[in-house]
Amino acid sequence: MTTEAASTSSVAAVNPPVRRLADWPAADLRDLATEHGTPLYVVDLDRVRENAVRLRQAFLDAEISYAVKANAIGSVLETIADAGLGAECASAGEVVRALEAGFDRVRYTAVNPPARDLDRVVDLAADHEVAITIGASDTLDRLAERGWTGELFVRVNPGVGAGHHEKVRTGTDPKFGVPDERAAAVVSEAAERGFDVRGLHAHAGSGILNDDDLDSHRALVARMGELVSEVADAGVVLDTVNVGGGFGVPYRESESPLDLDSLAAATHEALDSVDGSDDRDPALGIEPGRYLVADAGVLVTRANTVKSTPETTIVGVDCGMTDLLRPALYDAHHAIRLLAPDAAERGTVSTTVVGPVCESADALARDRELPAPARDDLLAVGNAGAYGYEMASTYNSRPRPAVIALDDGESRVCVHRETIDDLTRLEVDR
Ligand SMILES: Cc1ncc(COP(=O)(O)O)c(C=O)c1O
Ligand SMILES: N[C@@H](CCCC[NH3+])C(=O)O
Repeated sequence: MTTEAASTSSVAAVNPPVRRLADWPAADLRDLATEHGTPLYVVDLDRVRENAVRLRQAFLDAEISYAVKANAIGSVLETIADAGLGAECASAGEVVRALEAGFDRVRYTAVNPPARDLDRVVDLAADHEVAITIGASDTLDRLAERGWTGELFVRVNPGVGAGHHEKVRTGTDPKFGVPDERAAAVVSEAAERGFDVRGLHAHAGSGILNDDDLDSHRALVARMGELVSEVADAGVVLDTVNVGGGFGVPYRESESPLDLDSLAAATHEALDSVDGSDDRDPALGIEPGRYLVADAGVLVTRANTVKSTPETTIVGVDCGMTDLLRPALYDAHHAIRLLAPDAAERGTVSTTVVGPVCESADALARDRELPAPARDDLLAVGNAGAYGYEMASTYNSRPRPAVIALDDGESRVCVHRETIDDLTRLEVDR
């Protein structure tokens, strides 16, 4: 083995491209559940760091912004800010949280931005490095009315979608971005009105993993390259093309992790294939969310009800769609593991894992082969670090779970468990 091969393989061993649910130490999760109760989110900040390093190594010269919407917990944001990444934010709230966590470069992607959000972001942009991405020329007017003509990106609707579910394929949804054929005109208009136009932006969707989605990603990047040339023909030189996020992670055992190096090479190739001249050679920007945090998180839950039916064994657990919405909203698959010490000795049964919420959609998994569960068993749900706690709600007056951070071998509470009193805190006394 050459020295280079040896060092590459040792990096892979230290920082594997995927962390499966089976790789989490069951005894540690059981201890945390005993100490802090369930349902319980656990987020491993060391794994977040590994994901950031792997991404940075593959996209060496790209501007990488973490999509805060995937997980906006302060400890997670601080970890990613410390890793040197920027932040991509979808609201004023995310911008505030990102700046508080120490990000020194923030991109605000304004999707039909409420006036309150624009006011707050424009205010913050006076003292911080905040660029604003617009998806409609109305937003230009509204920024100009607020006296802001700073760093601007124009989001294009590329007409190319990708992702794990139709509800996350934003690239073909006209809600997002300026129509492709209007993009060059909007860029020119913004430049004429004195905005500091920095680049173009597009996002195909979330959960890019299979070959079709990778093809769509390449098509989107190539289209962005063409647009850079069209804009340059109109006299506006752009310094960055942000091709969005969406890098997927394997949720099923059968799925393989993304080959980041090939993805980076294909992205650069698609961007460079259009025109290599210097004024048309913008830097690459990416804004992944899920990739950084998904496999850094698990959700631990306890079974309270086990009921045999002719079709399946129903296992009622103490977390539901209020804690992890993805299965109900997207029919998303999340690995589930029985954490009982004797799990390997139990025979398997077809199991449907359901929560306490009064909705039929409240199932974490249907007809899944699992070691026969018993009341009081603990179960772990995998890849819960992205769009898990972040999409949690208090529907059915269910307080949100606590979150434990694992950091350099230590564990600490990073979000307290919500209480029933918290749920009525904002109500006015009658
Ligand atoms: C504009 C934009 N950027 C980045 C992301 C992050 O996506 P992901 O978490 O799939 O990387 C999203 C979500 O789909 C998005 O809408
Ligand atoms: N919330 C989605 C992804 C983000 C969509 C944002 N555009 C999911 O859980 O898969």
